[in-house]
Amino acid sequence: MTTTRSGATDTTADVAREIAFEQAHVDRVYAELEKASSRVADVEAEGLARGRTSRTGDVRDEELTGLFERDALVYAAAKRRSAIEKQYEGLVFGRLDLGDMGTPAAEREVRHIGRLGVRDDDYEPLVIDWRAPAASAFYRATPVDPMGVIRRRVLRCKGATVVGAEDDLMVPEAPDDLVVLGDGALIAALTRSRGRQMRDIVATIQRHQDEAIRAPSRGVTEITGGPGTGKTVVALHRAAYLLYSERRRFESGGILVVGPSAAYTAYIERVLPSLGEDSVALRALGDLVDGVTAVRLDSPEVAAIKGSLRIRRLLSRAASRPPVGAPKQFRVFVNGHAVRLDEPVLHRIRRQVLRSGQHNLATAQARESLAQEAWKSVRQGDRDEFLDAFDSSRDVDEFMQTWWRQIDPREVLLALADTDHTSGLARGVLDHEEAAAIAGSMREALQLGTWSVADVALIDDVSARLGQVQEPEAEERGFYEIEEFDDLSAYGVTDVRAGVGRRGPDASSRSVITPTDARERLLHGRIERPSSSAHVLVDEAQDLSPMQWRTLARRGRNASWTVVGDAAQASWGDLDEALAARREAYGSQELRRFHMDTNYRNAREIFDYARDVILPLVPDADIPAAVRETGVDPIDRAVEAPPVAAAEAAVDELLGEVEGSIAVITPTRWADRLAHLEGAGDGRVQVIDPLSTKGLEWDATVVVDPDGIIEESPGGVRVLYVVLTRAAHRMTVLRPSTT
Ligand SMILES: Nc1ncnc2c1ncn2[C@@H]1O[C@H](COP(=O)(O)OP(=O)(O)OP(=O)(O)O)[C@@H](O)[C@H]1O
Repeated sequence: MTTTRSGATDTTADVAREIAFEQAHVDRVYAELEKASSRVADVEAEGLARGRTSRTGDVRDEELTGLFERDALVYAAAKRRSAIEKQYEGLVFGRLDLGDMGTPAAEREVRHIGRLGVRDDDYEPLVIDWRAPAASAFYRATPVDPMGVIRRRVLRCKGATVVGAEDDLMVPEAPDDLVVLGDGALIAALTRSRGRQMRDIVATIQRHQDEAIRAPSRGVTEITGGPGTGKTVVALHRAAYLLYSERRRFESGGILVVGPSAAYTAYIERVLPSLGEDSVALRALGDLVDGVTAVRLDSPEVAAIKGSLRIRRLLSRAASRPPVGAPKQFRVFVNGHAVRLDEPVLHRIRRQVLRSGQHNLATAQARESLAQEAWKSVRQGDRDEFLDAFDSSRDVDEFMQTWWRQIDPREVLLALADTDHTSGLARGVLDHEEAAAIAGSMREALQLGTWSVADVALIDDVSARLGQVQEPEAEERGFYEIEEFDDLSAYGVTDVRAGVGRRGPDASSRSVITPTDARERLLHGRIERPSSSAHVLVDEAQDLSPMQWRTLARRGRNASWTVVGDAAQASWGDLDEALAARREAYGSQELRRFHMDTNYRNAREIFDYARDVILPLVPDADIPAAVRETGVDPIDRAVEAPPVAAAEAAVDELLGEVEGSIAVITPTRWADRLAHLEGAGDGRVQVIDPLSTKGLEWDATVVVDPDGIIEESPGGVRVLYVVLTRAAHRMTVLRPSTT
């Protein structure tokens, strides 16, 4: 950390005077912004007027060019307007006074730092964008290496009003005329209460964090560190930095941010917009494949089979089988000749065709090979005449429609619900119990009408094998289908693509059109070809299975990567296999690593408790230093089972002690009995399962039944460690006596 308080001189009068100075500058900035907003509104109006034409009918070429220009103008203006609106709050948050000890006050350079750059009429900077090189000293200066900074000031604003300031001095002693305020901005920020969503840290980014944020965009940047070390928030600021520094590349190529769960994406979804960036796709692991949404988790045993690369052999066999209902023989009359091809020949043709192409894209080759085999079986009359007749035969058309129809990858998975079929495919790959477990999980999907998160990687794998399902020509599509795909707006659906920030399968806009029948539900929507991104940012990377790494690899073939994780918090069992799959996803790109070693989340007392739980079992866990103390130890209570009254009492106590959010984290066995606590304290209390707490944090937590959490979690004590490191200020642990 980079704070020094020597020379602090903050009397009430000093504070008031300094704040008045800052307010005067902030007022100038907002006045300039008002002017900029009205200029932007004029540009928008002008752009729209340009598009208006007095005639109806055909548009001339030059008018078309005009329309493109108009669109570009209006788009750019609207973007700028929305950036100004979104960043209005706390727009200016920092100030640097530059010079050295001997520089007279009048000659010191003052730079204000903010969420976006603002210049006055003479093009002089009033505020420098935090991502610009001129702002980097704000984050990098330390007393050891002051980078020309005498004083760094963090401003606290409410709307356009300055309400406070905190200073750090970078020189041993402040020049006489320079006032130093407050106790340091970082601790002030960390002490504040937590809401339901993560906040940006743009005003208090620390030097080592800034180094990771501004690392070169190319190659792979891995950020590791223990719980609460700011990995997530640093990675998100890095995304904003990349968009600023190479906007063209990353806005057009896209940045994909992947997190463990829908709860996580909901938690972080405000950070990038608050930094002025909303062109980033946030996806939970269950949302990675367009057209599929999964939130359900398999049992740890089933998830382990589905996540391991062994399953690929089974999938490869399953995907090369004929579609369900395909005929086993081919019998037609062509040009007066009886053609008959039996099952082995049909199999051979299938194998040959699939050797060089994907099923869904190889219909023409399959038909061609069928024709050649048919001719070989006949060899009478004129070959070309035979092949022409074959080509136009309706019987052949009909045969092809069942023998080589388009296959949806999800059908291939659902066929695994048949235990015999799956055992046959799994020979030499999975043992009998494992094959039966996979079959059972597919039957569960068929009962519930929902996919599991682990299924998504399997769907993607089979989809890559089969190729994208080809749509029938438009004129061949049925009326109903056209209506369903083309005009969902009538049903209140505006974004048909699987969306950013979606919460789950029950989103109301979807339930209107989702067929109730479970199988139809599972097959609903179209699986799109994965679109590739210019940058892939993966959080909680330690939890990805090898199959999930492969899914990401398909979306990041030419991407640079930022990958964030902590092995001690892993819920995926085979870390070596996952690591190999991760390396394969990166390819041969240059790899740079950053390590975060300061815990900004947990009060030291809470983190000490968590450390004492993990270290005996995972001695090489990456243990950070917590920077903040509250003087209050966590409460560890033995309680009666079921722990309902104890949990209610703990929640009541905590509601009186913290101002912000509280989580009751419980294993499944108590979840129903504690569900009524959800929303208590005017919505401040949330009841949540252990795995869903990954990446999240609260002011206070009630951890119910730690032994139960270990027992039911795939990662055992590692998942308990995650749970014990979610509270910022207070934690109560309840141990039911009999379970
Ligand atoms: N420089 C900073 N200034 C203010 N707050 C910070 C700073 N760095 C981190 N924090 C805060 O610390 C908390 C933990 O950050 P974050 O969730 O990014 O950590 P993490 O390393 O991803 O944690 P975990 O691995 O446990 O999920 C957040 O509230 C974040 O806003």
